[in-house]
Amino acid sequence: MNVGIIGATGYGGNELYRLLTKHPKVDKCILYTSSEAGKAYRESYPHLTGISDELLVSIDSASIDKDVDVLFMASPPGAAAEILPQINLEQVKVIDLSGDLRLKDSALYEKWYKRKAADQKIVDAAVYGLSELNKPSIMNASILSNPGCFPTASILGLAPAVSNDLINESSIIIDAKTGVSGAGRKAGIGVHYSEVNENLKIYKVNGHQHIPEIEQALHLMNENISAITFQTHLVPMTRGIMATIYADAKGEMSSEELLACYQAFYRDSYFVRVRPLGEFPSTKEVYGSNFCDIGLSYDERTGRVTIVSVIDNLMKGAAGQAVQNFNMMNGFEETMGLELTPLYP
Ligand SMILES: NC(=O)C1=CN([C@@H]2O[C@H](COP(=O)(O)OP(=O)(O)OC[C@H]3O[C@@H](n4cnc5c(N)ncnc54)[C@H](OP(=O)(O)O)[C@@H]3O)[C@@H](O)[C@H]2O)C=CC1
Ligand SMILES: CC(=O)N[C@@H](CCC(=O)OP(=O)(O)O)C(=O)O
Repeated sequence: MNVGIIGATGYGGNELYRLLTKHPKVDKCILYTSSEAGKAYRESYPHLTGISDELLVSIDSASIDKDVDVLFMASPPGAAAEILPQINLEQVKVIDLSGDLRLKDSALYEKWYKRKAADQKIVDAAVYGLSELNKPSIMNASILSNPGCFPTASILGLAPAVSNDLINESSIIIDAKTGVSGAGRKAGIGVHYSEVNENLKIYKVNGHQHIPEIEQALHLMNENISAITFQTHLVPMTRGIMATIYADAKGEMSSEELLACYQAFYRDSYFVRVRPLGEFPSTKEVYGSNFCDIGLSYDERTGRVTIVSVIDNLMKGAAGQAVQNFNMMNGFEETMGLELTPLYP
């Protein structure tokens, strides 16, 4: 199978390259660029010396239609909206890692992303690819919208409690932290080493573009959910997301019952590891892997639950989940090419 990567020179694209060039079902990776055609990919990433001999090629819909079976788009918001109408979507399957196809309501996209939404027909056709929650639709998808990094950690952390009606819908608070690679390779001011090192910073307060995506997914599980509180913080580390989630329990509960609910919900999900009571995951424990690890506690004193969900933003939060979805869309083992032990320490 031949795959194409748009945005291969970015962090998400480079992580796709790492996974897809070792994937047993991938014969060829074609690396597309909007700005550096003809350049050796290795020049962008010297760690690929002796590994990569590919040249970057310009984005050309005729060559994509002819040469590519599955197109991964690791490009900024707006690119999928512009490029996809030129592709023969009957022939080429697409996995978009940007936010362009995630929100079904285009007015919401335009409000939160502050740009024009993609063609509604393409948005409607796109399947939201939270792998563990949407398996049957993903298996039949030909256009897949890969979830955002924060939504992946947050929704996986909340899904069992929300779908089993264990928490008060209006009490949900998601306090999230991310490593700097989440901002992409071309990010400049704001993620400069001297501003991030030895610093902890809240950003996009009450205005993060992932808020409507999380609300859309949770609302489908429980229609009483309409608005959540979600805040993001930048942490001086390269990879990793931790979403610490607080909510009021509905009625009687114990930590043991909460744990049993999560264990049952994720019983068949290889990539979600629910930790024993008293153990909370840290971001390093999933570094470089496709795992989402979850720790739980119910506080009898306050009547609140605390849920901690961690992922590697470039893996389960982007390229890893995209490959998991690629596997499901093509009838391969879900874990193929993703059985990576976290890099530790
Ligand atoms: N970093 C992360 O943790 C996550 C990122 N995402 C999403 O994935 C996408 C990629 O993110 P990331 O890799 O971090 O970003 P980067 O900034 O690292 O890379 C984006 C790449 O997109 C290419 N690009 C720029 N403009 C265009 C265009 N108009 N058309 C096509 N390609 C273009 C560039 O390559 P070139 O100039 O060679 O074309 C660039 O290298 C984004 O939409 C991001 O929001 C989602 C989840 C997590
Ligand atoms: C550290 C940092 O800046 N992270 C980015 C991650 C968002 C992202 O990846 O964008 P989409 O999922 O919307 O495409 C942010 O918080 O906006």
